[in-house]
Amino acid sequence: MKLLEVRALESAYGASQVLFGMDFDVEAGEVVTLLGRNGMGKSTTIKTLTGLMAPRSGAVRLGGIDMTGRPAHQVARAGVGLVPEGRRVFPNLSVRENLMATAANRAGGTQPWTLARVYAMFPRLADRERNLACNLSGGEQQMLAIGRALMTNPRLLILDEATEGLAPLVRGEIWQCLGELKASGLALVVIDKNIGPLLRLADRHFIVAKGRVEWSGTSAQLKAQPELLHTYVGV
Ligand SMILES: Nc1ncnc2c1ncn2[C@@H]1O[C@H](COP(=O)(O)OP(=O)(O)OP(=O)(O)O)[C@@H](O)[C@H]1O
Repeated sequence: MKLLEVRALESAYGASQVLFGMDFDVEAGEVVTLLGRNGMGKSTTIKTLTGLMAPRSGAVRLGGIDMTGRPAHQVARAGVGLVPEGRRVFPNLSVRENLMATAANRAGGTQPWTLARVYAMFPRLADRERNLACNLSGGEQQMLAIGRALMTNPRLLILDEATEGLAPLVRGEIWQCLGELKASGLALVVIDKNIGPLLRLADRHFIVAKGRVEWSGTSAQLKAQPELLHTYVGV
């Protein structure tokens, strides 16, 4: 059974339709990417499947259970963690308070995320535990956004532009963390502009153009067809 299935999803902002039949899926423990130029509908896909936006039609299933159109808190409780574009940490809460705000021990989790586990993954957050989130660097805020999503004990973690605007060294730390999460068996959906790390990390890729998937395949298949990246991603 697939962990996530997105089928024929259509979404619109008022009269302006953006998704025209998005189809993709994620297996348990798998890392997939959504690739594509700006404005093609990647973030809208994420907003729709996480319940931040209502779909016009189509279906979203998590572990075989229909989640189509469910509100965000229900999707989160069902095991989807989101690291949204722009981080969106709570600026006036401390690092610790941000992490505790989303802590939810889902029943059945074998190794639940705890403050100690998040701090082991991001030692800088431990050092800054009592600092307000608004006083953290961009990289630290990103780590906090990831830690906050992990505290919900997700089965699937979605990261929308998690390395955007970060210095190369910090970006490297984020990629390393995503590699560790994959090794731990967590499934990931990653949207990012850095193709090299995505090709190394991900199992499969979905190229999105004008609100639908134009191509899907493995990293090896994508590497063998550089013209796809040139045409659809602009690299
Ligand atoms: N809140 C909104 N209201 C109206 N239109 C929107 C809104 N958000 C996005 N759009 C439009 O929807 C289309 C798809 O945007 P979306 O953010 O999903 O693209 P994307 O592939 O994630 O690209 P980006 O990397 O730029 O975020 C774009 O044409 C965008 O202008």
